[in-house]
Amino acid sequence: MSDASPSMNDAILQVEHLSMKFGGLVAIGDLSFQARRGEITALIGPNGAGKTTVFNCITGFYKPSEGMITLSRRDGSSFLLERLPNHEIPARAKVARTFQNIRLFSGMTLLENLLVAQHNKLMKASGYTVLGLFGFSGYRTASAESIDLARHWLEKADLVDRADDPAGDLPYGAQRRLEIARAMCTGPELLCLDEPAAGLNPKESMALNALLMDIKDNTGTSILLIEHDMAVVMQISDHVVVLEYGRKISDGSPHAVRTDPRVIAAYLGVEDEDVETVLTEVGDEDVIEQLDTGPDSAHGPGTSSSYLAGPVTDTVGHSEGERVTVSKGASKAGQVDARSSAAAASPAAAKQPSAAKSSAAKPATKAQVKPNTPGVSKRRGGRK
Ligand SMILES: Nc1ncnc2c1ncn2[C@@H]1O[C@H](COP(=O)(O)OP(=O)(O)OP(=O)(O)O)[C@@H](O)[C@H]1O
Repeated sequence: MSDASPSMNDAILQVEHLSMKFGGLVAIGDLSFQARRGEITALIGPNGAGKTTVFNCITGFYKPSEGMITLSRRDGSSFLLERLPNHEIPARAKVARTFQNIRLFSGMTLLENLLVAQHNKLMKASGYTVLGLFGFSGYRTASAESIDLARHWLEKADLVDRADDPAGDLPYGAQRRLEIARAMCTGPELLCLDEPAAGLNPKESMALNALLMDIKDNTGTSILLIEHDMAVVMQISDHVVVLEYGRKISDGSPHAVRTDPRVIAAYLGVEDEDVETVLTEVGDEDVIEQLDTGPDSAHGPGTSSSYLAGPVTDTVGHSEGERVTVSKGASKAGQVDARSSAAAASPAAAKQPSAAKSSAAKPATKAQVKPNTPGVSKRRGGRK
């Protein structure tokens, strides 16, 4: 526990050297990043990059194999989340989350869903006895406060007109907002949202963005967001962390990340021979436009399954001789890094035809790189 009272823009969440292994599979490898208080931090990356695993470590569903996750609250207290029992993470560390698949009580009304979320507070007010049933005044006050809070968040989510309808009757986008309203009823300091825009139409996405910006601007709750919808990520995030195969490949402002060649290569899932083309085209509006419209079908968002995309035919080395099996083509970001290092080490070599450079820079298991072809016409969805 620390005593110093944190101010806005201090780190609310500090992830340090986090690793999560499932048998021989390294889902997260030595990951470090921060989420600042009062900001929206997005965690992005292709399917299987490890985003949900990071959430599961933060929210106590998984205990990490290695590393530290520190949550610093506004009152100055701080918690090592990997050591806290699961049920204490929402109550003591004030971390709430939503899931990729909606988890509402569909037969209950909207209001009831938001009251159930405040169950702990009501139980405490009843002294964990039947006093609540007999109109104990402390319980009555807590009950009235819970209803007020529920109404407040139904209004914020633009759902108050449907307070008495079963949650299952709501359109999909409204159910997503109800989940967020329910999480907010627990008074979180960190709200973790797993793909809140998945399956939403553009109008629903706009309503979601408005709700998240309202939370950020008016509650002081910090948001950690997993999202494949680049329009949402780029519009509302203050800070973006990009994962590929469990490793961080970029970390910075939305602008910095969207023009990072490693991100473009990894996220667009470009072909081997096009990695170099992407490198030369950073800042090209066509490339950025592709990033905005989302990853290619081989990399998501689609089903948001937690499985690797594509055939398992290649490997990437991790620390201490461990290996994670990944789809052929492996780390595109790694290829970009290797290419940049090779060019830095030997500027003359960098001027050679691309096939010669590629064979030095890329892992032996990669497909042979074809001679450099001007333009990007071979890239999937490339410039016309
Ligand atoms: N409980 C588990 N047991 C074994 N492997 C797992 C488990 N959970 C996740 N994985 C593996 O860890 C890797 C990362 O999965 P994760 O779901 O975190 O990725 P993701 O980036 O959230 O993907 P998506 O965008 O598809 O949701 C994948 O290879 C996945 O199959």
